[in-house]
Amino acid sequence: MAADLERLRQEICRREEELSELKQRLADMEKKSVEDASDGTEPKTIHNGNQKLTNDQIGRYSRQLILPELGVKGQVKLLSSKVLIVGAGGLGCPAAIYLAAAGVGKIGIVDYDEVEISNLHRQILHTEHRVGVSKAESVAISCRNLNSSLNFITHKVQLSSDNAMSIIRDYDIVLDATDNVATRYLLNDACVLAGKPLVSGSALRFEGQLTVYNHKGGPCYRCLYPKPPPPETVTNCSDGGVLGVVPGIIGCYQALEAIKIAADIGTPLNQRLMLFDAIDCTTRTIKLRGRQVLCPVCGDNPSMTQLIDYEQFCGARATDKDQEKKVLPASSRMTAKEYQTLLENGIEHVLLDVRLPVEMEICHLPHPALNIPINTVKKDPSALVEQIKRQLASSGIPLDTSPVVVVCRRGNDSQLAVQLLHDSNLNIRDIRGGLHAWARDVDSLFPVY
Ligand SMILES: Nc1ncnc2c1ncn2[C@@H]1O[C@H](COP(=O)(O)OP(=O)(O)OP(=O)(O)O)[C@@H](O)[C@H]1O
Ligand SMILES: [Zn+2]
Repeated sequence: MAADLERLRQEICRREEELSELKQRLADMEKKSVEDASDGTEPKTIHNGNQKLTNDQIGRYSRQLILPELGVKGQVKLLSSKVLIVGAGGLGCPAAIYLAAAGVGKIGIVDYDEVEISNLHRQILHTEHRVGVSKAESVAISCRNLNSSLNFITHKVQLSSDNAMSIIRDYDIVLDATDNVATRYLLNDACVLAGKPLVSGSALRFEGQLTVYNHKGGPCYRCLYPKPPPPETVTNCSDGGVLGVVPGIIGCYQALEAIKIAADIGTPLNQRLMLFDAIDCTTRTIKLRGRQVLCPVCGDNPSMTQLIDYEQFCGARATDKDQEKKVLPASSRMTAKEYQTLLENGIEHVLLDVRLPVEMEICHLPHPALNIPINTVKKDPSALVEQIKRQLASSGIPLDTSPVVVVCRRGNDSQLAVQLLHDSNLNIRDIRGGLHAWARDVDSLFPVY
């Protein structure tokens, strides 16, 4: 049954890709037939006396063509513009679809990752049967379904110092729709060196931000943030959570700014930062400080003339993929299977779950747990030690031999907790890989989030 489902899913995916390719071929042939026709003395398909836009284009873009600010002139600019979207996730999806709808002639999409089920609540161009498919490809397929007359280029790679300049070179405007600091610096420096405006967005929890760097004499990212933040202060969507509409809104704003720059209309958001707060529906725009003459990349005498190692510069990876930290020695850890054995043997112990209460409500191990979030543990580890000792004493459990088992979602915070509590004479260990390991190695029906 499961194999049948998987086969069917793959079949749908395959046919969808085929369909997308056919659509692209059809669009190319249509374009060619218009060009061939207009080669002759008598234009066969263009009767609008304008020749800058085809009848199809006039029909399709009619509602924006009649905007005096945009008009035929602006539409022609859009059709000949080339926009690169880096990141095909929560920001990149809405940005891509509106750029395609508006008729940006060439749209590049960079993403090395594949669609996961947990992406679908906000990365709205991906679909259930495209789980496991390249995100860049998935965005291109969805955009092509909306507007097959455009040129979509997929770059299924991680943008890095080695490939950034050669990818960016072919575009006029770049959108930062990524989620990590190393890529932000990389994109900034690459855009300054290549002389391209960078439309930067971010979204986390209920808040979003938007600005345009390196445009019309405004500052670059480094002018404002010369030093990267300490890695431990940076939170991503997978740890902090995000309401899907928030990146949806910011991604739309990114498309809007790119369209304004491409069509040369309105006032771009350079040297200004827009802050959006969904909880009370407020938007504030604040003035940013200007370009810094001493900026190492965009200043008057830049010391940086080529890209550097951004992971080293930021002390953090250029992806937000789970990376198992190895903080504790093996003797301070147990596997999920070992914890299962401990449960089956009825061994008395204290289970400490260091996730947030809201996460406890999603799922928890089949044993009563003391729920103290890691940030509370960090604040006062000794108070927690006392609490655990009281709990052991009240249950008549011997303090030094009975295990205290710490668990979290992926086995990183649990190690931190064991480290913080390790001076306490408690027999304390964490579960390696946390609840993800429990779901993988012990209980395949246990939910993963
Ligand atoms: N250097 C990079 N090169 C290419 N793509 C990148 C780079 N850095 C980040 N990305 C992509 O940017 C996208 C950011 O989107 P978003 O944060 O919404 O998604 P996510 O990382 O899949 O989400 P989650 O944090 O829930 O797992 C991701 O698809 C990620 O693969
Ligand atoms: Zn600068």
